[in-house]
Amino acid sequence: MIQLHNVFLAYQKDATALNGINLRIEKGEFVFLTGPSGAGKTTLLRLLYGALTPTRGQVLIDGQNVSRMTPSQIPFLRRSVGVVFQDFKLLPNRTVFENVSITLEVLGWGRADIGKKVMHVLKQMGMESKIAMTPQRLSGGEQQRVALARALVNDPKILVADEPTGNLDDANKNQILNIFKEANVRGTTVVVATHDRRLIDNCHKRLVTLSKGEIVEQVEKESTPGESA
Ligand SMILES: Nc1ncnc2c1ncn2[C@@H]1O[C@H](COP(=O)(O)OP(=O)(O)OP(=O)(O)O)[C@@H](O)[C@H]1O
Repeated sequence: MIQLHNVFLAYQKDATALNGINLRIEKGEFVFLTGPSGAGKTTLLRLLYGALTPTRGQVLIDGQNVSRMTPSQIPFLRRSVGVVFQDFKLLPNRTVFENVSITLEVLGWGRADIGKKVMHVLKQMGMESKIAMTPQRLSGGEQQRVALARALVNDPKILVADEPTGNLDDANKNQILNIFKEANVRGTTVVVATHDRRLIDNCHKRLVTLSKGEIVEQVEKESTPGESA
């Protein structure tokens, strides 16, 4: 579970990016964060994977206060949170396989287990025929699927995505969205920051709107016929 209690974040004095955020995201939820440019979406996401600590207030991940984590505890947090960015952040000189396997190498997995797990996840993403390619030979949608494979390969408890469909066409957007939904059905808590109204409207998930560092609106998940999660 993710809890933010009265969280303030100032990058500089007199430049407050988050202004008293209270938010609770249950285990297994799927939440969209939206709001105008500069509203604080990226800042809020960065708090969830320990890239920032709040200036004031508390961020708790499974009851653990992120601000009180020692430097040696932060890697444990990062293990349980997979992160996806709009610009993919893939390693340009590594193959698709290597870009994904790196997550498990860092965690100390053995070679055989890495091979099996990476292939399994790349197959799920429909990328098994491209394992030996480097990212520049892939389309934007394919690069994003590799970035998602990298984020999901160790079955993180939480998946955080910042404008993950920003540069993609509709077909690729749907593919990425389905991968999020499948991860969510498998139990991963998903938090996606996006401006993409179509993505939000097609999904019927909980929607949190930020403006000027504050939560200004929350719409609970709508249930749709035939949808179980
Ligand atoms: N590294 C930084 N140093 C100083 N100010 C920053 C920094 N990063 C963000 N800000 C400021 O914090 C505020 C919130 O930025 P943030 O990137 O979280 O917004 P956002 O909602 O993600 O915007 P966008 O939709 O454009 O990505 C903005 O006013 C921004 O200028």
